[in-house]
Amino acid sequence: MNKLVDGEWRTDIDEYTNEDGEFERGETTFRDRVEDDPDARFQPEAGRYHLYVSYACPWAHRTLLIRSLKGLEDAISVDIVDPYRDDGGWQFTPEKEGCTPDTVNGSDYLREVYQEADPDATCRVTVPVLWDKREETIVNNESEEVLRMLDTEFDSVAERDVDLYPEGYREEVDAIIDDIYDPINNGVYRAGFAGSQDAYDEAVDELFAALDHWDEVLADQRYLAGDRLTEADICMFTTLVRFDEVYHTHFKCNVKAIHEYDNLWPYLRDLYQTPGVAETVNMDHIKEHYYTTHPDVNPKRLIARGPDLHFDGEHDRDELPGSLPTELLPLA
Ligand SMILES: N[C@@H](CCC(=O)N[C@@H](CS)C(=O)NCC(=O)O)C(=O)O
Repeated sequence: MNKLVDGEWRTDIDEYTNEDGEFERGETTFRDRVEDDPDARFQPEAGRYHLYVSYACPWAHRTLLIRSLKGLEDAISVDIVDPYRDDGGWQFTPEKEGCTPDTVNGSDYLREVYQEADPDATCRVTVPVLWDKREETIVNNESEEVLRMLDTEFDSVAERDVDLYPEGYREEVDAIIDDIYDPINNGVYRAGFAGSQDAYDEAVDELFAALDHWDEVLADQRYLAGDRLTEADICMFTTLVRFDEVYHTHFKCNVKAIHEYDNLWPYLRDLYQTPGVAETVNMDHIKEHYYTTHPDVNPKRLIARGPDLHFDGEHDRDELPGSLPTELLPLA
């Protein structure tokens, strides 16, 4: 494992887990906010902000999704790191398919971007990163907060009038995002990186109890918060879309596959087929990243072949109460 310590890149940090073998995710460090307010330090403006992401990462994927759904592609630029992460951390390898150079700071490794923002930083170097080209600093690197900012603060520069945090649903959306984080979004990591049987068992039990619960909820409603597509669905989607190809095998989350669930599987296909979503999913990057980047989990770095999923297969979810924001409905 590696991280920045007082601005220096260290590769001798080896704990993923605590003394009980439980995976512990560190706190995120850059927590400023873009606000649609004339007095705010960071205001929404087209061309001012930049995202650094990995297609592989479910947290970064949230920010790519909201950028795509709201039509923020022209307003917020993006660079894509190499899915393979070695001791140098996330790297820019523009020669590789689907990857870009660092078009803003010209760096070879993402850690240089963090060092530019804070020469004394002590933190993990993670994606996503929301970068401010004007102040040349990181605004925020916590996906849930970047997702919220892009959703609620950038309407003045967004091409589509899409609101995934609608009035009347907000409490529910916040509660669901919170509810699914520990057992599902982070739960797959808790299972995969567990350092003891007990820690693994607990993570897997909680994960599948939560999946079973949401499968039931989705029998009668199209989306997690009811009849509206919301940020909660974005947060669920980025875990579900990786599940059968990666978490099921690589992280040993194999009690059941998503494609065996009566409602989660059609729900996943429904979300995948929402205009703007499929183009944010790069399964080659996803598979390469996980299977090759965690030698503790998969020492030979072989990439598992299956399963052959059809995210574009038919589903009947549009018969349930609820529909997409009108701006996202395919033209008849
Ligand atoms: N809480 C953060 C987590 C981000 C995160 O852990 N990203 C992973 C990729 S999936 C990462 O960059 N890991 C690199 C590391 O931990 O060194 C968020 O939601 O944005």
